[in-house]
Amino acid sequence: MTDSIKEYEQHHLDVVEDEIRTQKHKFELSVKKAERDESAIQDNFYNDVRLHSGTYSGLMDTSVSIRQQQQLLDERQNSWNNATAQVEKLKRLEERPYFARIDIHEHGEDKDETIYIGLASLADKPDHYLIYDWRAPISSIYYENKLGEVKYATPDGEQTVDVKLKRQFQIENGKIKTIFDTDAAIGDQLLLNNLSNQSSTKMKSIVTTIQREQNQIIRDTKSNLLFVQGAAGSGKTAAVLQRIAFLLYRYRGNLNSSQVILFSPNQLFNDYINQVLPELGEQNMVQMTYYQYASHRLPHLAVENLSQRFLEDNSGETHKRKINDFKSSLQYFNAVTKYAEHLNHADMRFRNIKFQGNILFSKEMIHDIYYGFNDNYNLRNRIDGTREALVKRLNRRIKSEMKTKWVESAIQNLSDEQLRTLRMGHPEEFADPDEEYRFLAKHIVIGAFKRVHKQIIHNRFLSINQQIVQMLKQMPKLLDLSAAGIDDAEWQTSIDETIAGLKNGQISMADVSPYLYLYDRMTGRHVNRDIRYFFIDEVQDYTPFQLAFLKYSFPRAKFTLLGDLNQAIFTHENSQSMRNDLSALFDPETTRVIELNKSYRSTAQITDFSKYLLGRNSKIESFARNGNLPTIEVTKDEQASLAALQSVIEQEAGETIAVIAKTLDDCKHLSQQLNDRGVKNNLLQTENQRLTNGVLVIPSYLAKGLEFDSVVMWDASKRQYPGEDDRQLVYTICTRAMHDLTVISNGALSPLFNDVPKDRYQLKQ
Ligand SMILES: Nc1ncnc2c1ncn2[C@@H]1O[C@H](COP(=O)(O)OP(=O)(O)OP(=O)(O)O)[C@@H](O)[C@H]1O
Repeated sequence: MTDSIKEYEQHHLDVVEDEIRTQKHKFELSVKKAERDESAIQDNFYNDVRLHSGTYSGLMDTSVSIRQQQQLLDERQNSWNNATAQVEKLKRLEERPYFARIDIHEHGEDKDETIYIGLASLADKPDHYLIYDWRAPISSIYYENKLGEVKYATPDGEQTVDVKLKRQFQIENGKIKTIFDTDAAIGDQLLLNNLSNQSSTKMKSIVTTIQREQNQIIRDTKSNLLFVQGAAGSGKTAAVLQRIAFLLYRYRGNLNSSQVILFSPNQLFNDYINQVLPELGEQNMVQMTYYQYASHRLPHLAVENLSQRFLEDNSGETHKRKINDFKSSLQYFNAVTKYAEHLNHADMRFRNIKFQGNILFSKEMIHDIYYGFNDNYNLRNRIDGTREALVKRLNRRIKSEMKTKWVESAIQNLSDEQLRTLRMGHPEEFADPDEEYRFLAKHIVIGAFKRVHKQIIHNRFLSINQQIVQMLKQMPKLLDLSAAGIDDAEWQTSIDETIAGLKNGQISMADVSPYLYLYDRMTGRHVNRDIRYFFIDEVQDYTPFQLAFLKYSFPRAKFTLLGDLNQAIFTHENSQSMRNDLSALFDPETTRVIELNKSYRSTAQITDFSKYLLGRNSKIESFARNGNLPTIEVTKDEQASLAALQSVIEQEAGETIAVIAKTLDDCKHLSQQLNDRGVKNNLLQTENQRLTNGVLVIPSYLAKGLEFDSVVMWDASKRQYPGEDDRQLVYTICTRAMHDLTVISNGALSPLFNDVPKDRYQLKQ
């Protein structure tokens, strides 16, 4: 880059920085003014109240003035909020006003136009932009990543411009460090620089180097379902977080962050990504895991957690896997729907409602009320009607209950204090002692009926546990179990297991979604119409049932699903069946599928090694960033494996090294062995812990979505990973590495590495 260009750009930067500082100063003054005004209003307000509250007309005046003051306060609050937001934005811009420049020529114009792109827009006069927000329509040109004719979408339709220059900047403390003029042929130096950095416990935004295909994901506004299939490390998560920032900008005023929800694989991952949106100047969306969603709704049941689910899936008990797969299918979802519809006519299970140990409303009576409504009632109307009828009956019971013995003795046992408090609810004198008695009795009965009232309101007269069991028993009539390879005895055993679990307050992952779905259908509740955008990361680990259930539960949301069907460590889904299921759930007309094949996370050597774990035909492309060849070290026993591991840890001191073992038990054992050898390490046992730098020992299913400078796959032996079922798991583990990958095997190596050509790794024996 010539010095004159650098000088020119530095001068331009200085001018922009000046403008930023001037505006920041102006808004800081506005913040102060709003604060001063607010405290003046507060002072006036108290004086007014004190001065005028002596007389009736004074009180009236005061109430009018309170309203006026409140209005003034609200206005101040708004201007304070606006000014503070502007100061925040300008502070961010001050650090790095922009990261790119493009020069374009629009048809029919005589001059080229120069556009600077940054994290937010900045204008020095109306319609004169010094910086364009990266999400503005015109900024899209930058991400198209080419010179010459480029099309971009605007609110008035597609525009074509001639791109003359694409320039990237690295700016630190108001000084331009580097300038890159890019065209497609040179490749992306800035991207290479960014990717060569060390890992961090927090993901960063990729706003300066978003790639063309990622830009399409980010800016899609048409699809009801956007399905992104992408190789490990292809930037699915990174792109989708940018997409959320884009949507919040594009629909500002109509969409806020609480209407956007992201379901992620585990809590550790939530923690890993929670800085990206704040870095982009937006608030975080709602984030949760499926497990949290289910557990939160079922506080009285222990839902199977990640570790238990992983162990069950890998237990080798094929009948369990068969049943779980069956319960996870779309046909099962449809069968539950059918069963729920059938409940509109018969078979709803009820529970007695009791009061003081006696039946107040019997299940037979509730049954008659429930099925006594018109045929055209749906499940929701029926339950609403039943609740209403029961509340009415409860109210009618108050009178007769007042005459009972227990009420009489309750009144006799009232303390003076209790009597005084109760009487305060009756400001006038009682006409006679009978009236007083009736008054007290009524209060006591209403108080005692409160619990019953609450039970009715919360549908406690339904019995979801019994209903689920009944549904399971009916299932052979609704679906052909033999088509799923399940015989009657196996099905019966699974029912017994579900019952035993429920009795112990436990429920498996395979049962929990049908449980919630049936309950929602029975009660017609829990559908959430507020959420407008629903994101699922690592969607390959969701079952078709879960997806159908989420779609039902969030009917107004547009869905963006991200996944890598090669990393399906829970569902072992194959790509075709997942796509078929999705097209059954979403209208193909409004579905868009985008594939990302280039992997950015890892060095070319690691990507070229890992892709062979998926067989020889995978489409995955590596990004040209060089590093060491991965190492495979086959040792004779555990002590030798530990020595090998220790030597990697010593060589790579200072980097974050994740030692990834298959199960939690393997990790516990390994961590202990390392401790015994005096090697400091952090064992991640649950998803609620925090990621740290240094040596981490982490079970495979918790490493999902994360990345580390260096990864050691612990014990990749044939014993641990004997066959096909583990292929996706092995691929997931190896693709967590950014710069270095070491595979250590205690004894013979897993056959899953057989397809990797010998020149793709270094073998140590
Ligand atoms: N356009 C980009 N510019 C800079 N870095 C990028 C870009 N795209 C991806 N990356 C980086 O590549 C790494 C992998 O990205 P990300 O975690 O989003 O991939 P993923 O597809 O979700 O991976 P996985 O499926 O393995 O979890 C991250 O460090 C991310 O910041």
